[in-house]
Amino acid sequence: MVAMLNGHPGPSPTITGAIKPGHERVLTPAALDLLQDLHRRFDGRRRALLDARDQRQARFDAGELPDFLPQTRALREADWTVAPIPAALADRRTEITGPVDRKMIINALNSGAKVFMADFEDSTAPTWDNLIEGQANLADAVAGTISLVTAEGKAYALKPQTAVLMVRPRGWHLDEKHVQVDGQAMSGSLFDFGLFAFHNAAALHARDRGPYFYLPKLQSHHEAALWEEVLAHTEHALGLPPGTMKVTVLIETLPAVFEMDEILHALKSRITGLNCGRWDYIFSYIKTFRAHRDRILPERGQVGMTVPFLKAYSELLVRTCHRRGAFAMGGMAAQIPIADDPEANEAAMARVRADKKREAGAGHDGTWVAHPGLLAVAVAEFDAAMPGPNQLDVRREDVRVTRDDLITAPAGTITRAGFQANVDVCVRYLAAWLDGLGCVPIHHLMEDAATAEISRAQLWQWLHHSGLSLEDSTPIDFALFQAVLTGTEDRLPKAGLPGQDRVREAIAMLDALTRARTLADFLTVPAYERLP
Ligand SMILES: CC(=O)SCCNC(=O)CCNC(=O)[C@H](O)C(C)(C)COP(=O)(O)OP(=O)(O)OC[C@H]1O[C@@H](n2cnc3c(N)ncnc32)[C@H](O)[C@@H]1OP(=O)(O)O
Ligand SMILES: O=CC(=O)O
Ligand SMILES: [Mg+2]
Repeated sequence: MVAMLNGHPGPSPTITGAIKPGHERVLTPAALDLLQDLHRRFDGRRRALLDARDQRQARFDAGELPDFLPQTRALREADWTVAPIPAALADRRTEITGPVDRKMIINALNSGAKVFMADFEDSTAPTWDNLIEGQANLADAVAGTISLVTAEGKAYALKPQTAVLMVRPRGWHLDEKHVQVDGQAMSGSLFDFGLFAFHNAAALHARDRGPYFYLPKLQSHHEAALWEEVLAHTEHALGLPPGTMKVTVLIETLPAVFEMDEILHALKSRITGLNCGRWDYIFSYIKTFRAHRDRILPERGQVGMTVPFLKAYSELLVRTCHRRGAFAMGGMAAQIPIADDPEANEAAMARVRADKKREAGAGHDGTWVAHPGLLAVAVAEFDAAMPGPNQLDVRREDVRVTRDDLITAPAGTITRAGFQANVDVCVRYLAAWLDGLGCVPIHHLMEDAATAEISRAQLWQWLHHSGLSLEDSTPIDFALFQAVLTGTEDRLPKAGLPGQDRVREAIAMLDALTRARTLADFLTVPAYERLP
């Protein structure tokens, strides 16, 4: 069904997604007015910033290395702080994240975590239904009325005490093809942000909470400045006092780590912290250096947060944030509970424990968990290291990080198992994503659009630099790739996989993405063309 929602002055956005019962309460004429306004004001700038990303990447491909910006040195050296952090966000020691389906939202809000980040980005496949139902679910959550009875008869409702809600809209690179303004697809970021703000700002503000957002995948402070304009304009349009909407920015691209002060400054009236989005960060490192033979990373399993370039990133983030009065949030350990194997489960929990201990000891003010079963481990480590609500007073002035510390590749190897795991993860994740699931367990790890991108980008990079070989001396070439890819279907379970029917399509997509002469910026962009 194709629907046009009208009833307000001027031509409306064109909606090409099916309008199912319940969708009208999200896509109201006034909400569409706001979306149209946001698109007309800000989409040109968004597209120009995306072009600027391409131009910068072309310079990296030609041999330039990312570095701190000479033109903003004075800003980095000056003393200034961000606006005070609101009481509702004073203690963020544990933040649970997850996609925006109804059960997940209720479970996350009830989990005992201080914050729930409802995610339209890495863990959501942006089907039209996922997005619109996600917005309806979040509006019910804000209203306190969200509930669910499953087909099996299990009932879910909110507890009296719930986590503080934050929302992560999609990144600047993604379009929302089902909504067109003036014949152009609108930005996924503006769509997710605009709808959530429109429906929930007043209710949240009445409770002394603004709409709070996590902003993903920024590559420069100019992109932060665009968000600032969007937020300030939307506050004005919705009648909110300036600074009501708070944000935390993920530092999850290599170029952004060189602009952390600048990003904090661009949003300084509303930013409450930066977060170490380690998975996209590793992906971005590979992408930034896709043409640099001397910066090829070892296989994914060897690139943990204790390797020097990632340690430098997280410690510089703590130092930078605390100097400015902003929180330095830790990131996501990928392990999840393993229900049917106690020994493997204990090993997974030990890895999460070590990761959280490292973060708390480094001065982070809180951390992320992907699953409620990991909360106790994270809380224990942060409680032990952080008796107060945060560690803003841990200034980490001992941290000295240079450009080279941030860009030097660690030593390591590529094993046959690591090569094959990358292929399997890509195929299984893509199949699930095409089927509408943006986060799935694979090999007992959480896989989402950030983790799967590491696997995809590694395969491309290893295959497009000649002369690399596996640890057992097998040359890494397209013959090896073909053999491993061809064997994928035989290796995968024959039933019960999320997206089982899309496995062949996923294999074909991975084949094309890996053989392409240029590393595609994001696998979700071509994959989105295949979503209904
Ligand atoms: C790199 C990044 O961007 S990280 C941020 C993005 N990624 C995420 O947010 C990860 C979110 N996590 C998830 O989606 C899930 O935990 C998965 C897919 C990894 C595993 O999910 P499942 O296999 O369903 O886990 P499992 O069966 O153990 O779930 C047990 C219960 O915990 C709940 N649960 C699992 N993860 C979450 C979560 N993140 N939030 C709330 N509840 C959760 C399930 O809903 C289930 O509830 P039920 O007992 O009422 O049915
Ligand atoms: O969004 C988080 C990440 O690690 O990527
Ligand atoms: Mg990410």
